Amino acid sequence: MVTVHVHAAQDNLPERLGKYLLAEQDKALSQSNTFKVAISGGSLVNVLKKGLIEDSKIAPKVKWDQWEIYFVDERIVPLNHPDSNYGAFKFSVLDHLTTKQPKVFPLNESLVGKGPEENKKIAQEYEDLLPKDLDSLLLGCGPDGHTCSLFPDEVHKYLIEEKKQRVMWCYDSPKPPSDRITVTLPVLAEAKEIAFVAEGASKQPIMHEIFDVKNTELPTALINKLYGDKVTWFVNDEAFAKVETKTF
Ligand SMILES: O=C(O)[C@H](O)[C@@H](O)[C@H](O)[C@H](O)COP(=O)(O)O
Repeated sequence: MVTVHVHAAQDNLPERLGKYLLAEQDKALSQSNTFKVAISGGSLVNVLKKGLIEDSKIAPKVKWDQWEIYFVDERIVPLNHPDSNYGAFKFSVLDHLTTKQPKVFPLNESLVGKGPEENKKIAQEYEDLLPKDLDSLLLGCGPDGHTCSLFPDEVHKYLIEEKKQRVMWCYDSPKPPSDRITVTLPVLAEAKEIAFVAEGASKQPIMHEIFDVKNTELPTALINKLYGDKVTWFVNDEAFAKVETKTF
């Protein structure tokens, strides 16, 4: 059973996500010294900035020095490249932290731009450092129903069908840039909690496909079906305007 929080315009989706993350942080830190979270790129980093940096009630409660931050997917570009998810997160969140800093795990930049064998090595190295007990995954949802760099087209079926490798090279991505690494379903299966964030009118058609049609050709709908008991969606009413279903 998927949990969905629909936010009206005047609601504060970033605040709701921030409170959710504080609860996940406190749950993790009641059992260990670290809160291990893997994040997406895209608009998510702006929501994290609003919810964890700019929200004056939440910001002081974030124990950043006990966070370990990984990426569920990353573009195979230099870390200071405008397309880098690490770079976007650094600009939106890390650069605003003055005292406590989290441990952040970018890809191995020294192998970027060296060709297919090195791209596979980047993926393998990331798989080797990625914990098998992530506390939380924070995922986006593309207008085509992709998440991470798991795309719904025939060409990229090799990624969603992978059962062993936990991080793979995604080539010819339909969403530029072309070369990325991405976690696969085994990582979603291992994770304790999964949260999606989707906002805006551009997501209306795909929200209908995911929640009404339940089209499991879409990686996002498939994740709802496979792992729904640990999936929470944070959406705004603009994105959810075409969804008729009331139970998920
Ligand atoms: O590296 C990436 O491109 C992202 O990880 C990607 O999976 C993103 O989460 C979705 O494309 C949604 O992006 P928006 O929220 O910006 O629409």
